Amino acid sequence: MEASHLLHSGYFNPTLRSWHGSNTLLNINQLIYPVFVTDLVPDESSEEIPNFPEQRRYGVDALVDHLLPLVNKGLKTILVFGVTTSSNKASNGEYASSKDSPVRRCLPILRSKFPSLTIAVDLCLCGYTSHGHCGILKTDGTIDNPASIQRLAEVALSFVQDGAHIIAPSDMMDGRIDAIKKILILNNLASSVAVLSYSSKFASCFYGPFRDAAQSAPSAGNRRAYQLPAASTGLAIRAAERDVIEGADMLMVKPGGPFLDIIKEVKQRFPHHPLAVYQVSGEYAMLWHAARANAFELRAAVIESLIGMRRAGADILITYFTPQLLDWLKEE
Ligand SMILES: NCC[C@H](CC(=O)O)[C@@H](CN)CCC(=O)O
Ligand SMILES: [Zn+2]
Repeated sequence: MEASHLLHSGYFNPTLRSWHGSNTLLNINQLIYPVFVTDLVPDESSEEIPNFPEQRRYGVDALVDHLLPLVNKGLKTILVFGVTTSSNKASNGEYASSKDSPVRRCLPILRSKFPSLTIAVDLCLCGYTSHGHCGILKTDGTIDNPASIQRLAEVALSFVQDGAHIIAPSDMMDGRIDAIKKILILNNLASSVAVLSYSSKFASCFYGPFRDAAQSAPSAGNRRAYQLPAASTGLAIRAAERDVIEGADMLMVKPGGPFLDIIKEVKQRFPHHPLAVYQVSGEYAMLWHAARANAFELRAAVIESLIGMRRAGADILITYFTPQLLDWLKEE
């Protein structure tokens, strides 16, 4: 046999094997843990979410209790989603910036309780609009883009004033990064808060459990006019480029597993921007239920899935498995 046919010599023991994947290592500092804060339950309570196994909606105080042991285990970053009662929802999503909203109430408390925790806040209107779309609508039911990005910028400012370290706009409106950066500059806050844009976010079937959690499914129509077509690489790249030009500090591809090629392409084109990848609720539920059905061992499947995203180019991993990974990665 020729030496050129010999590969086993390069990976016959664990140390040699570890040298073949150093750029895909997982560590807890890369993890962002999505959490739901709500006024649907009393502050000290929490509730299960149908179709979203082991995930809960937390009252403000219950969220603090839930996070404390995780922060003690090394949790570094959370991504906060607000869930409010339908009576607070209106066509322009006014309640999103209300000081009584669960997100605005929890931010100063989280900052005070967990000084080491980096707090990202999802920015969108769908959790606060009566129609459930991510932006404000014109009378004909289409997106009013200028009104939407102005509203989003105002909401972003309120979150920053309450203590958010990172604003993560998931709305997919055109020009919202520029609008957010401009209002932060105007208020002399731009240098102390990052904008993590959901830049390449696709219209995906994998958001179902989240929409149950956030009670944010559109009451009519769908989000295909502003979330990217799953088949389009070009729009994914152009959306990332648009957000880089507008000043995004970090980029994102979402969902993760079904879009590894997009992750690779975005990272290759924009190597100097940290790239987050969101392992979304449907990916989470798929792995969870398959493991429950004994298709595979959950820990192995989750780690292999996330290593795939890292191999494709992810620097940051947004995953609902974060609490388990805080233990699993210690044992690796
Ligand atoms: N702002 C839209 C929410 C959005 C997807 C959707 O419901 O269209 C995601 C949250 N940023 C869903 C995330 C998930 O499914 O885990
Ligand atoms: Zn939305």
